[in-house]
Amino acid sequence: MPVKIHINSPHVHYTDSHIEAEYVYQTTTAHREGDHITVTPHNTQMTFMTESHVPRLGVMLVGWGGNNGSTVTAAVLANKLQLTWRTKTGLKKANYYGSLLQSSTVCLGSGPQGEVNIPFCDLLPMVHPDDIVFDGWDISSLDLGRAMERAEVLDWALQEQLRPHMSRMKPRKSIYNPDFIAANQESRADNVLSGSTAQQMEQIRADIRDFRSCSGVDKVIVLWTANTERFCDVTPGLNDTADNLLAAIQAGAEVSPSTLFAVASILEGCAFINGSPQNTFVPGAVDLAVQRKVFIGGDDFKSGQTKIKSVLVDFLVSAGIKPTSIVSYNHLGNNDGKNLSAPQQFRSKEISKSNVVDDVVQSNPVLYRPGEKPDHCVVIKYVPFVGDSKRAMDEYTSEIMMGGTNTIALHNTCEDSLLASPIILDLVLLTELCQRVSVRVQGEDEQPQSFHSVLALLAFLCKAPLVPPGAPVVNAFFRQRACIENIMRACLGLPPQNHMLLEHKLQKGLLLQKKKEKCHYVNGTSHCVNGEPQTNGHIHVNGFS
Ligand SMILES: NC(=O)c1ccc[n+]([C@@H]2O[C@H](COP(=O)([O-])OP(=O)(O)OC[C@H]3O[C@@H](n4cnc5c(N)ncnc54)[C@H](O)[C@@H]3O)[C@@H](O)[C@H]2O)c1
Ligand SMILES: O=P([O-])([O-])O[C@@H]1[C@@H](O)[C@H](O)[C@@H](O)[C@H](O)[C@@H]1O
Repeated sequence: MPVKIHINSPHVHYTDSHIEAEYVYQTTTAHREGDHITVTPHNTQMTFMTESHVPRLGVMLVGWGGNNGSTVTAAVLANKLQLTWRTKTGLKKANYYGSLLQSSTVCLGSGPQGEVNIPFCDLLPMVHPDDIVFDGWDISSLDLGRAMERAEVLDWALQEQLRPHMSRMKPRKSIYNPDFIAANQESRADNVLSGSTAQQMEQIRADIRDFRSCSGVDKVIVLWTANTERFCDVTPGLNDTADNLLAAIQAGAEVSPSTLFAVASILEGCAFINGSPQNTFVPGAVDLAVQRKVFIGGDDFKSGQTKIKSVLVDFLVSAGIKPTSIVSYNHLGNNDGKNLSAPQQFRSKEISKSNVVDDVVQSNPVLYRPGEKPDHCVVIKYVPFVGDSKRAMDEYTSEIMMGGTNTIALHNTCEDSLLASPIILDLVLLTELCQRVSVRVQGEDEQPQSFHSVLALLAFLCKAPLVPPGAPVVNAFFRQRACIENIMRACLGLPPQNHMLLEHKLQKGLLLQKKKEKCHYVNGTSHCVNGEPQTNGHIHVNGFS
């Protein structure tokens, strides 16, 4: 049951349609000249406006019949139906563990009962995953019941309960180009579109419109969880601008299926998220998204070995310890592993798994000379027997004080799809929330603006975060998480979580609550007069000086 939050601030107002929060964005700029650094604090007055109405959300998965696609669909259904099932270790209950929004918390502050922590998803009005309507495409014609069985991820006792529902779900025919995924995938391709590239892309657009009208959803988000493609060349005149990319598609030039899906989604006004490592977002696709003011995000779900790496290397370097060698090996036996056994597809994944330490390493010139990096090796092997249960083994070797060496060895076994499925949900739910947020910046063009089309906020969920041109790439796990938390707090006019706890660190203590006005609400508008808030259900904002 969602909690009801009561927040005291005269700077947040409820209209019939929005939460409007006045916010002071405090940051600094720093300028170095030799050994001299000038730091300038900046305070920017903003107003965050968040639509309160939560839409009915449709999610169309490319690769719907795959391990991730079938598993995330099954997981949502199992939660919606509140299913339980017996296993050899006892009764299991559907849940959303592994989801930042559903299963992790944020601290709203401390009070007489100590810290008050709430689920991330209760901070702002958000779509509940149980209510997502799924559809999608696959080059394999298997219905979702059979696909769930083929994936070998979920317990049989659960699959038996889900099969009557899942078997009614059938992936739409998809765009298949054998030149972009491993040749070993050809045997699956019995559900493919024909016609020219342009005709196939138009069919995808028609599918999106068909789903939107038949399902009655208010909005659609498209997410790629199909196989990893090889990287494609970025060619001036072909895919470097929106116009050139659209022309190339009409001319039948070679455009990857994932880029065709991205273009189709953007042209239909639907956000597109890339859960795989290939460079789907060629400059022309980014250009088109910006022109059409449509969100795009990715790349490559950050679900397991790389997620741990983005924590561990951040911990080591932040503690002044110097990682000098990182070896990440894993083997797995699912179809993703089979596709990645081909060199070009592996290369896409190797790149996304290798760049995740760059920001942390570059942030510490005490440990690393300019351009210096740890040795970093990524190995992925396909071993059919283990199926979706990926075995990851990592070794982190670091220099410590006085010529010492520290070696950390990790072994991590997990069903890869049960790590990726909650990531898929967080990606689409955060994207949907961002579609309802606009910001008015005081002193500039006061027209409300949305986030940039390249939704960098999703970085926490991706191995190779896509960012707007010129923006820094942040991979460090807790910085990425704090970014999401603090932007959601800003939507409520709350300051960033700073962990200073000065109220407990000063000699004479710190009385936080000097004076409290009481306010009440009539039709969602705050009037700062005496009286308790007279409304229900939402996050309340009350007068406080
Ligand atoms: N933990 C994880 O599982 C994880 C983490 C990060 C990234 N990924 C990426 O997610 C993707 C899916 O992983 P998976 O384990 O579900 O793989 P999978 O092979 O089980 O599923 C991929 C599905 O995509 C289908 N497909 C391939 N080309 C297609 C096309 N052009 N159109 C429509 N469908 C197509 C395949 O038939 C298959 O059903 C992979 O690219 C993988 O690298 C997975
Ligand atoms: O998220 P992570 O565990 O670092 O990376 C994983 C790889 O280790 C795995 O081999 C691959 O099949 C998955 O798609 C995923 O990319």
